[in-house]
Amino acid sequence: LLATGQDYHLEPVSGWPQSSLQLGQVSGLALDSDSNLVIFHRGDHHWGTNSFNNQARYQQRSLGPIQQSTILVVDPAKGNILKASGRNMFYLPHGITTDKENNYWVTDVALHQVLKVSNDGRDSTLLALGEAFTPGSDSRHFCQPTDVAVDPETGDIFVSDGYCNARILRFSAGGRYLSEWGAGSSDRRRRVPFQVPHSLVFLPDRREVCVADRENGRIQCFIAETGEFVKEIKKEEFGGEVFAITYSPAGEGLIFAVNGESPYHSAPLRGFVINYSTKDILDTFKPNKKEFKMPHDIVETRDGSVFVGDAGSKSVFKFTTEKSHRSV
Ligand SMILES: O=C(N[C@@H](O)C(=O)O)c1ccccc1
Repeated sequence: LLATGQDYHLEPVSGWPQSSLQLGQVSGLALDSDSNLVIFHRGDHHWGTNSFNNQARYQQRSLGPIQQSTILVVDPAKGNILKASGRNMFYLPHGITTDKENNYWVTDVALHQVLKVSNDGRDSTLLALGEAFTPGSDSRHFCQPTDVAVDPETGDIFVSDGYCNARILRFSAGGRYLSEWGAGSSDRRRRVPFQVPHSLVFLPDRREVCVADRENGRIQCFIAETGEFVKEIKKEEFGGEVFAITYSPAGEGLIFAVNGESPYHSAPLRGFVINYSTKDILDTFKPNKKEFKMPHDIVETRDGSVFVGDAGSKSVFKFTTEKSHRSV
């Protein structure tokens, strides 16, 4: 019998980018419709222990918005900057994604907002959800929202909200509130709420939304239409924290994830390639010269390259695949 278990092997690419991108804390990565890499970073702003008071209100408004270009479009092959925008708009960038028209959808944890921004370099805010600098948990306020995912068919957007909320919200492309849901569980009695829904991804072939439930060290997936719980992926190898995920429909579906430092488990920081259907870990990866410090977002390009943005080392790491087919 020829069972080809598709082995995955990601190798770090040294010498990428070819020249320094002068990045601040890298919080988000996305791909645009030309499969260029989009980097969302914090310039000279930092999220530190005194950035917020205990009502989750941002304490450094006096700094003004970041003056550097916070949104960089970069050539995935060499890493040179193709476009730079997002100046004087953001305070603490977090998540970023693009829609079919190549608009940027971003979250800013200091603004507690989700913003749709034009990609024409004019940085027009096409839509703003949430009230600037005002945390809350109704349908018009977020609390440190972390990420956005877009359903390419309907244009619906999904928001992971957030550090100080524990929910996913669904809006129409025009920003009308549609629904929200919390963590799921296969055992209804023991529903453990999300603890920092930190990253989310839309699965176009399955029409599901998967969430990195960071402090619970698990990934949960839901039917996008209804919020109905589908499955959970939780691995000892994560070591207690999952920071970010992305998805490829290739094969039976692949989830790419990065883990985080957990005070309770000492697990090495690395990336994971997981078979969505079987939940098997197919591969793990990490840089070879520098170490991950706080891997914060992850994307995969059409040619199979994987990029990891690191908020701790203020850098982006590139990995490439050598797919090998093993016959048994
Ligand atoms: O998680 C944190 N930050 C990262 O996720 C990030 O920088 O987005 C953080 C939490 C509390 C205080 C300071 C930083």
